[in-house]
Formats: sequence, structure tokens, C-alpha cells
Amino acid sequence: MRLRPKKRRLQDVSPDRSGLDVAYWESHDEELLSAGLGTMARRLPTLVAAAFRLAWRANRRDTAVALGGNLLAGFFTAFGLLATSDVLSPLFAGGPTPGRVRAALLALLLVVLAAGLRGTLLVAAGWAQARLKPQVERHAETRLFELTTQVELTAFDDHDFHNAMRRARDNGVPDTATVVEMTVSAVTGVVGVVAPAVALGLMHPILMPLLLVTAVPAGYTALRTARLRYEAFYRLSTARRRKFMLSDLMAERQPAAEVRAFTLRTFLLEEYDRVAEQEQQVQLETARHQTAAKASGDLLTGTATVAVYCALGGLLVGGMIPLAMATAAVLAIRAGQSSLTALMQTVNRLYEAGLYFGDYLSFRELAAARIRSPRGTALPAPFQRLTAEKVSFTYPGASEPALSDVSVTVARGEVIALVGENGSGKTTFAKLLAGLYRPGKGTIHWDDTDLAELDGDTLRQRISVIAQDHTRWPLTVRENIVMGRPVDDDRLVGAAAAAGADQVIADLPRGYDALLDRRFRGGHDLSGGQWQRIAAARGFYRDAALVIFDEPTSALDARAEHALFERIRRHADGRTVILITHRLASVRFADRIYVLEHGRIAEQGDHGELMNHGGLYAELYRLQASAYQEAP
Ligand SMILES: Nc1ncnc2c1ncn2[C@@H]1O[C@H](COP(=O)(O)OP(=O)(O)OP(=O)(O)O)[C@@H](O)[C@H]1O
Repeated sequence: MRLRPKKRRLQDVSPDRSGLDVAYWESHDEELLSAGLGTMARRLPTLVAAAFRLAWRANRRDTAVALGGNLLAGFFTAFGLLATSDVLSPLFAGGPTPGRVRAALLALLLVVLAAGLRGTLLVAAGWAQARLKPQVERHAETRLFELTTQVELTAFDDHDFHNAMRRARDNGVPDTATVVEMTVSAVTGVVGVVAPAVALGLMHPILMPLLLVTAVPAGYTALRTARLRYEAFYRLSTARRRKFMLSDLMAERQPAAEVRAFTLRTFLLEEYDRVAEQEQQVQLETARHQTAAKASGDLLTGTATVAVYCALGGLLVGGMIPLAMATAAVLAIRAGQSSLTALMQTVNRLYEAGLYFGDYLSFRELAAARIRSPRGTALPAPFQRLTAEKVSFTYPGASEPALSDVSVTVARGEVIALVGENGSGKTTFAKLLAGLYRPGKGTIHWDDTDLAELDGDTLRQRISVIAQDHTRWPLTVRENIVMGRPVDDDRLVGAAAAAGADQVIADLPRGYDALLDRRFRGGHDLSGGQWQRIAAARGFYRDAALVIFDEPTSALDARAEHALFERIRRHADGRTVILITHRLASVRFADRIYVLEHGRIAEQGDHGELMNHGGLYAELYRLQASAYQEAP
């Protein structure tokens, strides 16, 4: 089915260079694509050096063998070519044939020996090169994930960060190994060209520059076509991310039910087609430019080759070189040109891989800049008092602050409730208290220590956050509760019971070992409420001084909800609790309730005080309570 791109109504659209409708969030930043051919050529040595440092770290021996083997093989190539001339000279000389063959034998033996050594070295280098590739890739990928799991949370709200990460992950990582591989091949290629060039130079000085002249148009074409391909890739990076996202929506399990329930098929296919059309236009344009560049490059290379053969013919006719040497020269030219073609293909791939690898390196810098510098890594003692003072926070790119001048004090062992209408800033504040975001203004103190001075990971060993949009980890039940902490079976069973997850687990055929992912054989899925119980069990498993429950009961049945709030009422076994909920009947027992409105604290006090105050809380509470009053 061919679907026409539809006119869009719901979002801003404008035509891009190819005349296609492009939503504002799909446009790319042309300025970032500023590195021209010259800049890139200057950058290439740095990139190659960086790739080799990476390869060296991945495996020293394989790196040394791959590089050294190719270099030595090149030496034997040159040697073999020169020895060929020594074989041909006696063969082309006068006298009886057996005598001429005998005279050529020693040189022939050397040619065979050089070819044998060259072959052996190339096999060893090739093996090392093949071994190096997966090691380099793994090293590069691990480094990438070390960074992505460390960057501050706000990075994930940043479009440029996402684009850079996607480019680094999808092309940068695999091309790191390609840069290494192609550099080694380029060394082989250069040696493969230089060896016959030197051999030709020794035969007659004019032959060497002529051979190298043929390299210029071929080299330029190789770089130009690689550049065109990269430009297309860069321009399409946002569109491609959108395409991947759409393909996930159409082919993944999780949205499959809603795609059908909302009869989204046609809409998604049309949207996919629109993005694919954009991609195709850019690809066709690129193919046209590449063909033109290649045709003109081939024409120039052909002309240069003819010139080389004419020069050789001239030398032979003019008696400046003997026939045997001219024959060896033809062999050297053929060898040089085939090495040259291979070298140009290698340079093409090296240049292109270098561009992607450059993206990988830039992303590493970008990500490293978004990692908070390590601070005090000592685990803070459980606090006596957690104090937020005049805290404000604005999400990156947002025009309005999500929080303004919020001051809250929580004493050890208290249960504090945050309530307020949707979007009033409750979750944002909880994330600030957990050190996941840093306040734009104001401070949060863990006793006397500013949270900004504490290492985030260390701090969060003391904090448990049960997020509203908790992740359904595709792991076993045990891993879903333990979440990377050391396994303590008693604690695990206790946490599951406290969250009401014990019965859910007992009903699973493999109990704690059941895999909670239907996409794998024997995997299970749970209902929304059952998942929420598992998430709550995570909160109880951690030995945390502060537990933040963000809407912990939104999917629970009445009995489970009551049981969980009872648990929290009993101060969650001595922990300090910050509870975010819209179920106001459940916050009556809280030591203090903060009512947020448009990112500010509108009211605070216990249930009785707030009801007497007769403000927003009282209004919301009465509204909810009225729904439960029996009709007369
Ligand atoms: N990642 C984000 N980037 C930009 N703005 C955000 C982001 N997350 C939330 N916001 C905005 O910040 C404000 C506060 O959001 P927050 O999630 O803290 O509200 P909430 O009180 O928890 O809402 P709810 O009751 O619906 O869970 C809202 O205006 C929201 O649109």
C-alpha cells in the first residue's frame, strides 16, 4: 500500500529544503554540520590517534600485530617487485635459455620467499585485525554506557543530547572499530602504493610522480562521496529517531493493544510514510551527487592512467629503459593501481567512519560535561532533619518554573504528604529531594550538608524512590525488588509481604525466579496493580532513611491500598516518608501536609488545621468525600 503524506494539523509544520513537510521538532541544526572536507582532513590524524588509543586499551597485542604485520608485509611487497625486475633482466637477455633461467633462479627464489613472508604476515595481521574489531566495539560501547548511566537526569530532556547519543550509539560505536580497521588497511594500502612507486622511481624517476598523480582525483572522489553520505546521515538523524520510535509503536508488544483499541494503524502508517519519504528524498539527492562526483573522478583517473602508460611507452621508444624493465614497470603500475583503488576505498571508509567516530568522541565530551564532578563519596548518616530552603527549579527549555521558592522541613521519622492538582510540582520536588535534579535556586540540606556536595549515587543509597511512572523492568521478580543490591532472602520476603506482593509472587510458577517479560520464553506479565505492589516492595527492600512514595496506590484495589497506607501510617517501619497522592483520605494521618499550587506552597499544616483553614485542601477533600457519601 502506498500512503500519501497527509497534511498535518496538530503541530507546526514547515517545508524543508526538499519541500517536504517537517515538524518543528524534526528540523536539524545545519550549523552543527560545519566541518568541511579540509577541517575533517586535518582532524583525521587526531581521530585515528584516538581510535588507536582505544584499540590499545582494548588489546595491546592484537593492535601491535595488526599494525606491525601490515607494515612489514608492505616492505616485502616492494622487495618482491624489485626482485621481479632482477628475474626478468636475465630472462630477457641474450644466450641459451637454460643459462638465462639459471641466472634468474636466485632472484626468483627471493621473489617466492618475499611472497611467502608477505602472505604469512598478512594472515597474522588479518587475524589480529578480526580479533580486534569486537574488542574495540565492546570497549567503546561500555565506555558509552558508563557515561549515559551517569549523566544528570536533565540531559534526557535535551533534544541535542538525544540526537548526539543516537548518532554515537548507532554509528559511532560500530565505526570506532572501523576507524582502527581502516587505518590498518590504509597503512597496508599506502605501503602497497608506495612500494611499487619506489620500485618505479628506481626504474626511472619520472614514473613515480606519474603513478601518484592518478591518486589525486581518486582520493578527492572518495572523500567527497563519504562526506555526502555523512551529511545525509546527519540531516536525517532526527527523522530516523522518529522512524525508529514509530516502528517500535507498530511492532512492539507494549503499545500493540492501544494501536488496535484506538484504530491507530492508518495514522501510524501515514506518519511513518511521511518520515520515510523525507528520508528517501535525502537519500536520492545524495545518490545523485555521489554519482556525479564519482563520474568526474573516474574520468580524471582514467586520463592520468593513460598519461602514465604514454610516458612509459615514450621511455621505451626513446631507449631510456630496457624492455625487461618496462615489463616490470607495467607489473608495478598494475600492482600500484590496484593498491591505489583499494587504498581509495579504504580512505573513503576511513574518512566516513572518522566522521561517525568524531560524533562518538564529541558525545563522550558532551556526556562527560553533564556528569557532576565527584564530591564527598562518604555515605551520609541518616538525617535528623531534611531542609529545603526557597527552592526553585525550571526544566531545561521550559518558560515557566516548575517550582518557586519552596521551603519544607522534614524531621526524621515523620510522614509528610505532598498534595495538589496535576502539574503543581509534587513529583519535581520529590526528585529534587532525592538529588535527581539540582535546584536552580535555593538549597536542600541533609542535616548540615548541602545535597549539592554529596555524590548522587552514594546519597541515593539512603533514599528510596517509588516513582509514579515506575519502570516495569524486564527482569526476574527477585531482581525487580532487589534492584542491584546484595540479595538478602529474609529482607526480600519481608519487603514483598509489606507491599502485598507476596501473594502475587506465590501465584507465579517460578516465584521469585519468574521473568517478568512476555517477549522471552516462559516470561510472565503482571496486572497494573500487581506491578505496583512489586514497585512498592522495592521501596521497602532498600535500607533507606527516606522513602518517597509517588502515587503508590493509583492501581491498587481498595484492600491493598488500605494495607499499604496502614504500613506507611506506621511510619514505614521507622523510615521518614514523603507521600505524594491524590487520595486525600489517606493523608489525614500525615504529620504535615504541604499543598502545592503552580509550583508554590499554597498551604501547610496537619489535616485538622488545613480543614479549618478552608482553602484548596479543604475544597479538594470535601469534593472527594462527597463522592463517598451515600445518597439519602
Ligand atoms: N521533564 C520535564 N520537562 C519539562 N517540564 C516538565 C517535565 N516534567 C514535568 N514538567 C512540568 O513541570 C510541572 C510540574 O510537573 P510535576 O510532574 O512535578 O507535577 P505533579 O504535581 O507531580 O503532577 P501530577 O499530579 O500530574 O503527577 C508541570 O507543568 C509539568 O508539565
